[in-house]
Amino acid sequence: MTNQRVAGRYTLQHEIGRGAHGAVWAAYDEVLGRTVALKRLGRASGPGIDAARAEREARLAAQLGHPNVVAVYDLVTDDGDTWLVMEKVDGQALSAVVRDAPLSPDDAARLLAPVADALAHAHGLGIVHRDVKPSNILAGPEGAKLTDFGIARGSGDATLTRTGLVTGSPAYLAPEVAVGGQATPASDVWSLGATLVHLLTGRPPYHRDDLDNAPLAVVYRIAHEDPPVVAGAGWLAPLLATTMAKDPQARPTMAEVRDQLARTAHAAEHTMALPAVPAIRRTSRVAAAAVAALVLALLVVAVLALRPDGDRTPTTRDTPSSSGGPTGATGPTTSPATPTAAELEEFARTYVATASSDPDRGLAMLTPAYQAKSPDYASFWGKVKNPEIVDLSADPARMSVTYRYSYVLQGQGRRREWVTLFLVDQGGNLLIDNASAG
Ligand SMILES: Nc1ncnc2c1ncn2[C@@H]1O[C@H](COP(=O)(O)OP(=O)(O)OP(=O)(O)O)[C@@H](O)[C@H]1O
Repeated sequence: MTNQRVAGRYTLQHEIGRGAHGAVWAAYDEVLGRTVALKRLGRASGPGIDAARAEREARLAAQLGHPNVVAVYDLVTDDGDTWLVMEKVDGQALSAVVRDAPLSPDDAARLLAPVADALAHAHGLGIVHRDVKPSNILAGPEGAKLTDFGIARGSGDATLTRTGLVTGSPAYLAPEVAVGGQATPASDVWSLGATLVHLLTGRPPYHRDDLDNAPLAVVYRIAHEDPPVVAGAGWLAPLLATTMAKDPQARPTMAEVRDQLARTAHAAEHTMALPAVPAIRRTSRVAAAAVAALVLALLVVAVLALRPDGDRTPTTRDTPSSSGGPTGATGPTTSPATPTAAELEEFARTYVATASSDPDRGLAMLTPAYQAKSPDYASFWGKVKNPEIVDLSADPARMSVTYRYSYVLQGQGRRREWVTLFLVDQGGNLLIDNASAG
């Protein structure tokens, strides 16, 4: 098809990539004398797209005018086909960037912070993206750019159709959208969290090597399972937990996500990627607890960043005192009420992610007495890779949380195990006082 001229103006040069809707082409704009990207959306009057809707949405995307959104220049028809004309980004989609090696939390945060800014800007204008995923984020020389702003809502969309069939890749869909609900700014927040999971692990969330990964199976997992716990999330773990909260109301806004990503990325630059302390502080509401943990983590990062010696040793702020009594915990006085099941489950998820990514910090989530009884802690957790919690339930009356998880023990292959953690509340922090495994 090379050298074909579209709409009498855009000369197709070569295929750049291919998606569910067909190829995206590099083309030369003969009028303005510049290279552009052309995406064929389908027949203007056929079943592929709703032309009026494509036009309306292209107009919205064109209005965004954000440096981290792929600019839309034009929407043209040629011989019955509708083509989207856009800025050509010299770089790969993030799905290709992480194909060989996942990104570190610092790099992922640095890449996604401007994307979150673009989405916050769009949400401010009442525009929901609806298909945030790594293949729709292009990593160019000017940073990451978001594309496909609700334009190609045709057969390639990951949605539940009226017949109950799922089309496209549903891995990044928020649970409420996966089961047929409306996309909202909160569902974009989930999808950005799911994108973060992909960047940190190198594969889509809910993908399982040992299970069926057909779209309907993935939709089932999104709707019925807890979000994945990412072993290598480091200081991004609390942000992941809140962006992928099942309850859309419990998720942060996109502007808050942007601020957290930007601040953590900034702080990380100044502290040589100091991981945040995963202190689980209790307040009366689940969302508040998650946000409090994140704010505390950021405060600790900021405080340590200001210390002239950059000391990384945990202080009494983040480590239980050796006296075993209430610690010199920071922050507001917390509720003495029993934690909710959701809080206990959240604790277990954060604990597994933390212990496997940073055993020293995992150990700090044990009471001093239990730490003393766990001499092999660091050597065990140092060998645990890719833990995945598959079952999780809490018993607030017993202050216990039980989970079944599978993990790879270095040199010994994948294992599955049931674990029950028995927790105590020390000065508003939940700590593990005992555990049983089987
Ligand atoms: N504006 C652009 N500049 C440069 N490359 C682009 C541009 N838009 C798309 N591409 C490339 O073309 C590939 C295909 O893009 P396309 O949007 O058609 O599909 P997709 O996002 O991978 O999947 P889907 O069709 O499900 O949205 C992308 O992965 C990317 O590499």
